[in-house]
Amino acid sequence: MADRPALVLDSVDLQIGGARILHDVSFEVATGEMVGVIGPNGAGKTTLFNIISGVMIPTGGRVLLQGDDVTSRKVYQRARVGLGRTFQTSSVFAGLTATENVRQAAQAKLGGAVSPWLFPRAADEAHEVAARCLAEVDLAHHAQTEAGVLSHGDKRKLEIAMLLATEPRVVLLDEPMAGVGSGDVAGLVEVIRRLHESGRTVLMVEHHMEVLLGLVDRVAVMHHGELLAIDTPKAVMADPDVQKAYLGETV
Ligand SMILES: Nc1ncnc2c1ncn2[C@@H]1O[C@H](COP(=O)(O)OP(=O)(O)OP(=O)(O)O)[C@@H](O)[C@H]1O
Repeated sequence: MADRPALVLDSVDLQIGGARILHDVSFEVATGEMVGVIGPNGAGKTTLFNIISGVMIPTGGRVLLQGDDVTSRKVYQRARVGLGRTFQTSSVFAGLTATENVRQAAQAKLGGAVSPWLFPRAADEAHEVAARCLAEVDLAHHAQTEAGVLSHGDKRKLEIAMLLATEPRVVLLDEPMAGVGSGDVAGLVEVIRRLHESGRTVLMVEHHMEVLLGLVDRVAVMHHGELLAIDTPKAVMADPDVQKAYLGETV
């Protein structure tokens, strides 16, 4: 169904011990939409990503992906429904080339380790996927470069290429600009913009406000574990509650 939301959070709660980490968080992300998640440190953004991706199970409420209730499903089960995620900290294998990194991800999608001797066609396919995904993030020229020597910006692009190899339809980007030098920002923004323009649904936590506000359709503002607002960048920036709770503290 074309009008089914890609992602639904329905009254999501998380309590750990006596602490209320998330409280009654509800919002929907439409198919093909790009939504940014902002909020001060400790607001609950990473926890929200952990709940959407299956790293944590909420103590209340539901998570729907492409219409399926995945609330208590495991990470790999959500990947099968089309969810992919990058992490705040780099997840590339430094000693492998860019191609080998993406091949690992592609092979995982194709069904585990692929021996080029036993399954030459699957190995070829993983290689083709790697080449296509590296091209999509403008890293074709670094195909044979060891990931460890890439700039932070290129490592982020490589992580996105690894994600693309798993063919996600809903993509979670956790602070993609973290640690990226100013010279690499524009290129990475372009890659993220293309992710969106290609029709994928994107949810992105990002502290770099200028980047985030220039990319997303809507912004969700988290504060003390609650959803304070979700609206267009312009409306959110003009919201007095948001300014008081978040922007006034940090900008
Ligand atoms: N496993 C846990 N046990 C106890 N408290 C936790 C746990 N995970 C997160 N918290 C707490 O939940 C709150 C939200 O944390 P979270 O990391 O989601 O915030 P955030 O908005 O992502 O912050 P930042 O911008 O600093 O990454 C914090 O107060 C944190 O200390």
